Amino acid sequence: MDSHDVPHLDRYIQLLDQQKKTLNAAYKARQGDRPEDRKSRLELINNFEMNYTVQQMCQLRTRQSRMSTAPTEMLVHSSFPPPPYLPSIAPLGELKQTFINDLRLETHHRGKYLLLRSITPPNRMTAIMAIVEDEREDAVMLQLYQQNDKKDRPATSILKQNDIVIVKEPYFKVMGDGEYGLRVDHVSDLVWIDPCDKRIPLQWTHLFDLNKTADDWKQEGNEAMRIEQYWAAVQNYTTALGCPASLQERKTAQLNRALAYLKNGAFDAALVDTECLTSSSDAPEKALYRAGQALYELGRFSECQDILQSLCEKYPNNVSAAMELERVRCRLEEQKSGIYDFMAIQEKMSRDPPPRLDHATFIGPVTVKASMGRGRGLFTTKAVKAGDLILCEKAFAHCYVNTTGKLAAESSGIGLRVNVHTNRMTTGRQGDLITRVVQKLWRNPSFLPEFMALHQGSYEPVDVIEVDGKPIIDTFLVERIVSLNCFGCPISSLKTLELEDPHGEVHHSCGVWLKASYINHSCLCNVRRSFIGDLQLIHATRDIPPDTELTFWYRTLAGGSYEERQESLKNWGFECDCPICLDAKNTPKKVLEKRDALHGDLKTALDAGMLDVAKIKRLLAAIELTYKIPASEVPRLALWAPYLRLMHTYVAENQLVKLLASALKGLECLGFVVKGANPLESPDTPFEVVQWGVVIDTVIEAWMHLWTAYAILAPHLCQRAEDCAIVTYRICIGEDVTFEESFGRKIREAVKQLV
Ligand SMILES: C[S@@+](CC[C@H](N)C(=O)[O-])C[C@H]1O[C@@H](n2cnc3c(N)ncnc32)[C@H](O)[C@@H]1O
Repeated sequence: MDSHDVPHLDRYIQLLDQQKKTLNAAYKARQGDRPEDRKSRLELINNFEMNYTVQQMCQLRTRQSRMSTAPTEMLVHSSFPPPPYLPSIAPLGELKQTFINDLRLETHHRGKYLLLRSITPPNRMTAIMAIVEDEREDAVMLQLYQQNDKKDRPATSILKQNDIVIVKEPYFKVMGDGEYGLRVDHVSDLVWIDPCDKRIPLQWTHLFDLNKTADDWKQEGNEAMRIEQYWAAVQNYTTALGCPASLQERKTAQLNRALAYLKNGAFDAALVDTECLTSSSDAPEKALYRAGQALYELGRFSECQDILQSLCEKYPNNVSAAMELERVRCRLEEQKSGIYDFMAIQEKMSRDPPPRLDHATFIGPVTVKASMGRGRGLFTTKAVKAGDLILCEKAFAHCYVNTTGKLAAESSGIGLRVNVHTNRMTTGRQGDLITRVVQKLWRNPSFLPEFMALHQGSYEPVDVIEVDGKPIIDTFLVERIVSLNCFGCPISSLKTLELEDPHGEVHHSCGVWLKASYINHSCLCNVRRSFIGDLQLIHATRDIPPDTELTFWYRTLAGGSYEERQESLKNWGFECDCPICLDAKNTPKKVLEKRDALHGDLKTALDAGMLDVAKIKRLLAAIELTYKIPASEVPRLALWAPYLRLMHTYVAENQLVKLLASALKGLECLGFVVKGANPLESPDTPFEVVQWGVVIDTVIEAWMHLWTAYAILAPHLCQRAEDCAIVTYRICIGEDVTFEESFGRKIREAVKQLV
C-alpha cells in the first residue's frame, strides 16, 4: 500500500521483458540437461577470486564517487527472483545423497541432498556466494539468498571457508552470467553440519579438532562474545552442549548461549535456553533477566513484567532489572491506554538518523471478521468519533530509507525488485523487507502463525510448518504476503508535511504491520493511516458506528479516472466498488467527456499567469452540474485542488468573505456536511460538523483559512475551526501535540495582525 510501483515506466518495462525472455529461454532450453561443459574446480576458484577482486575495486570506486555526489543521489540495486518453488519439507533422514556431477539443469532434485564443503571464502553480491565441492571433488558455485544483511552479519561469518553444509533438494540452474550454480532461496533448505556429524566424509575430518572439550568450546564461545561475533558464539556453545560435560558446565553454556541468542535476535531460542533454568525455585539471576529480555523483544510484555517482578523481589539490588521493569510497565500502559509521549517520540524522529522506537502496540475497539466478498476485514466493536485513535501499531518488520538526511549517501540504496512471474516491479526496500521478514521468522518461529495468517492471494503453500525441529520458511510465500500486505511509508508523516511538495514524496521506506493489514480498501474510506517511524497510526476520519468495517485507501487518492484507479489497485486483485468508483463507472460516457473537457478548460484557467477568478468559478459550477449524486454521498475529489487554489488567492488578497465561501465549498466537495459554518448566511444556526468527508492533508489548510476568516467575521467560531483543524491534523500526522508548532502559532500571529 503506497509502496512505489513502477509499472508505467518504459525502461523498466523493457528490463522486465528482456529478463523474462532470457529466463524463459534458459529455463525451457536447458531443463533436465546434465551439462558437459562445467568448469573445473580450479577454474571456478580462479574465476571466483578474480571476480571478487574486480568487485572490490568497483566498490572502492563507487565509494569514492559517492563521496563526491550529492547526498540525495541513491544507488539502485536490482534483483530478479526465480520462478517460485516450494521449500523442502522432507526430513533429512528420508533424503538420499546425490553429487554435483549428477545434477540436471533447471531442476529441483526432490528426494535428494548434497553434502558440500565451502572451498573459498564467501562473497556478498545479490546473494552470499562461494565455491563448494562435494566429496568427489567436483565443484560448483553456491548462492545463498535471504541471508542476513551485511549490517547485521558479515558474509564471511555466514559461510566460512571449510564450513560443511547440506543443501536439501538442491536447485541447479543457469545463473545470470551463463555459468551453472546451486541456488538456495529458502533458508530452511540449508543445514549447517556440526564438526562431529557422522555424515562428514573421512577426507574432511582433518579440518576439525575433534578432541576439544566442552570447556574448550565454551571458552571459544566466550571469546566470540567478547569480539561481538554472536553467531559464532551460538555455534561454539551449541557444540559445547553436544560434548560430555557436568551439569554445572551445561548450565553455564546454556546461560551464555541464551545471551548470544539475544544478541542475534533469536529470542525464541533465548527463551528456551532460559526456561528450564527459570522454572526452578533457585533460578539464577541472569537466567531470569535474560528470560525477561527475550519476552520483552517478543512483545510478551505481561509475562515479561511477571518475570522481572519476581527477579526484583529476589534480587532487590539489581538496578538493571528495576529499570527493565519500569520500561515494560510503560509498554503495558501504552498497550492498555493508547497514550504515548508523542512529543518525545517526534523529538527522537527529528534526529538523523532516527533511532529505533521502543513502544508497544495499542489496539483500539476493533476485531477481525469476515467481510462480504473481501475475505476478512477489521470492524469496530463500539462507536468511535472522527479523530479517535483506532490503532497505534509497531511494525512487524520495517525497512527505512534515508533519502534526505546527512546519512543518505551511506544508505544501502534503493532496490528495484523485478518479479517476472507476477509482472510487478517495485522500487524501495521491499526486497530487503522480504529478507528481514524471512530472518525474523527463521530466528523466531513463534511469529509464524500470525504472519502466515495474512492474506496470501492464490499462493498454494506447503502444509508443513516444521521439520527436523526447524521451521519451514517459504521465501516465495513471504514475498507474496509482503507484496499484498506491505505499506510504503515516509520516515514520519510530520516530515512529509514539512516537504515543499509532499505529493512528490516517494515512499521508499516500507514495512509490514500485522493488524493494519486486515483493513480493506475503499476510496470512500472511514479511517486513515499516518506514520511516526515504524509506528503506524490509524485514526477514524468520520464518526463510525459499532460493527462497521474500517477501510482506507491502498493508494493515496488523487482524482483520476475510474480506469486509472482500478489500474493502481491491480496488484491486490480486486475492483473497487465504493460509491465513488460505482458513480464513475455508471456515469454516461458523454457526461464524463463533458466533465473532462471542462476540467481541461479549468486547468488552462488555473495555469494562466493572471487568474480569471470569475471564469474559474463558472467552470467549477459547470463541473459540479455534471454530478447527479450529492457530494455528501459521492465526494468530488477532483474539485478540491481548484477550490484550494481559490482559497490561496483570497487569503493573499485578504478577501475574507470569499475565503470563507471557497473553503466551505471545497470541504463540501470532499463530502463534509457542516452546519452553521457560514455566519453570514445562517447566523443563528450553531456550528456542527454533521458529517466528516474525505480527509487529505490539505484539509488542515481549509480549517486554517476558516479560522482566519472567522477571526474577523465571526470570532465566536474561531475555536470551532481550530478544533476541527486539530482533529484533521491528528488524523493526518498521527498526533496533535506538534500542531501548535506546525500551524497553531502561525495562525494565531496572523490573526492578531488582522484584528
Ligand atoms: C491487505 S489484504 C486485506 C485483508 C484481506 N481481506 C484478508 O482477508 O486478509 C488485501 C486483500 O484484501 C482484499 N480486498 C481489499 N480491499 C478490497 C475491496 N475493496 N474489495 C474486494 N477485495 C478487497 C483483496 O483480496 C486484497 O488483495
